[in-house]
Amino acid sequence: MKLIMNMYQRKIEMREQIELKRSSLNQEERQAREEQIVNQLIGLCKEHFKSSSDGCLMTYMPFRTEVDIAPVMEWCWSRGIRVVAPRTVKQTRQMILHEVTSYNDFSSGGWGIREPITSLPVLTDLSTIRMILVPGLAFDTKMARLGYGGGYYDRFFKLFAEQGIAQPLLVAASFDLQVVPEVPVSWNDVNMDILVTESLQLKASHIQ
Ligand SMILES: Nc1nc2c(c(=O)[nH]1)N(C=O)[C@@H](CNc1ccc(C(=O)N[C@@H](CCC(=O)O)C(=O)O)cc1)CN2
Ligand SMILES: Nc1ncnc2c1ncn2[C@@H]1O[C@H](COP(=O)(O)OP(=O)(O)OP(=O)(O)O)[C@@H](O)[C@H]1O
Repeated sequence: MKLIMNMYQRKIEMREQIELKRSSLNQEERQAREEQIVNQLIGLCKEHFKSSSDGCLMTYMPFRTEVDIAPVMEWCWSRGIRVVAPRTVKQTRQMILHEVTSYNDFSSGGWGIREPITSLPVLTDLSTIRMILVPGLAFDTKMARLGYGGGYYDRFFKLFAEQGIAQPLLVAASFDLQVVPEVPVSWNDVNMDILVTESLQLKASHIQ
């Protein structure tokens, strides 16, 4: 009998496979790869944050075995580039952005993800975001992304069009082993503009 999995099941299965693969990297392998990825991300920041009027970087604190991209936020802080990070609201599946200026601005929230503390200033004007570092489990060369299944980021990306604002540059960082032939995509999934791994930097065709 031919088994045809639906989209939902295919996403769950791929999440499990990739999470398992990603956690098989040893410390040494991880560090070398992370350094290559972080260097490329800093290169992109240099390109896109040339002056203080270039807006802010939206990023996140890594959890589980995600690529550790936190050094990018440290680099931004050292250059006076503003950084915002999301706090998730489970009831509405929204993300609230807070400006963060040091690691002390984070505390462990749901799923153990370090999120900004609630007393920090909230960013409401989304037009000031120049670039978003987007977390993800799996990616393909068409720039499709598979997340953890909360739909937080896909919902968040929709806000730009709703508010008549141009979407910032969406940049994802992942290990090579997270790049798959084809990510199962549904109507709500938003593609990335740039995908950075330890061995490649892919740009969507609309990016020069
Ligand atoms: N570092 C980081 N921060 C992030 C994300 C991310 O992918 N990485 N998210 C990206 O969106 C949001 C958090 N999304 C998450 C969604 C689900 C699970 C999770 O553990 N889910 C369970 C299954 C739960 C269920 O079925 O209801 C699991 O995987 O075991 C974790 C995070 C916001 N912050
Ligand atoms: N823009 C949206 N409006 C309403 N529901 C949405 C939207 N985007 C995603 N969803 C819903 O959220 C759920 C999770 O979506 P999906 O599996 O694509 O998440 P994901 O991309 O893996 O997660 P995330 O974006 O949090 O990393 C699905 O039920 C989906 O229908």
